[in-house]
Amino acid sequence: QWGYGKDDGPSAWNKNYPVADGDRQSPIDILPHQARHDPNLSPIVLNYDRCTSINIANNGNSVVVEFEDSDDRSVIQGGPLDNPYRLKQFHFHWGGKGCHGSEHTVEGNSYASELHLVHWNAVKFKTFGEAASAPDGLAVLGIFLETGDEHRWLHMITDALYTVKFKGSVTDFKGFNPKCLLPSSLHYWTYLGSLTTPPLHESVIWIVVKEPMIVSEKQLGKFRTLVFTGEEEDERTRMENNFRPPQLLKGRTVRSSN
Ligand SMILES: O=C(Nc1cc(S(=O)(=O)[N+](=O)[O-])cc([N+](=O)[O-])c1O)Nc1c(F)c(F)c(F)c(F)c1F
Ligand SMILES: [Zn+2]
Repeated sequence: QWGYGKDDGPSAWNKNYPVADGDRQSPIDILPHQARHDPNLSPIVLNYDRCTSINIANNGNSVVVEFEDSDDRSVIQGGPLDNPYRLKQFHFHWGGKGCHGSEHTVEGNSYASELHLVHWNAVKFKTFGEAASAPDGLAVLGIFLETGDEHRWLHMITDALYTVKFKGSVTDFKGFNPKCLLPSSLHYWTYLGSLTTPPLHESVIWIVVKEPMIVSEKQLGKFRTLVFTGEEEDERTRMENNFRPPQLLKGRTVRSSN
């Protein structure tokens, strides 16, 4: 199986997932001055008010919060999207102590971490799996995390992390609305890309928010108390640096909302 280590990490993924060398891979390095400002790009609209979080889990790659997605109760729409896309889950990517762990970078600069809210096009596709392998099947909202003051709501996630320390652990996590994590401005860059973990499907319309959310070093440190390994395994590999480095743009255009 794949991972983030020396032998099973991003540089080895193309062995089992040849699309890793494809023409619309993610993440990318974003160059704001080369992004095309598109006045036709409308604002992103998030209708998460009736969202239903189900659980929080350690899937061996990240910590994931899953949502009930059997109807359109929590959707993202507007911006580059032709349809509403249903929220399925969110997860994070982060670095090690003192080194950064975002996936997208901006002019070569990486942030401490990156939050991904994964949505799927339930208008065109019957299941998430079907959407996840279609060119316009997924929409992932990416939010950078920068260290500074404590984030007033992130403790709701970090306080639960001890319950999902090991790969394969899942605990109830109801009533959490991720809207509380978003920065004040939702100005964004958008481009066509892929999942950033295997199977690396080229099915993602990326919407990367320009303004980072600010979290404390202490809050971020709690993510590093998770481990990649299962409770029964003897070695405990700290879960950190679970990010893929930027991939070639291969002629793609990045558009910018105002
Ligand atoms: O559901 C998925 N979620 C997901 C995406 C990313 S992502 O970084 O690639 N992303 O898109 O944000 C990272 C993590 N994570 O836990 O780190 C995830 O759990 N991935 C996924 C999958 F696992 C499959 F087996 C599959 F067939 C498929 F179509 C998928 F789309
Ligand atoms: Zn991700």
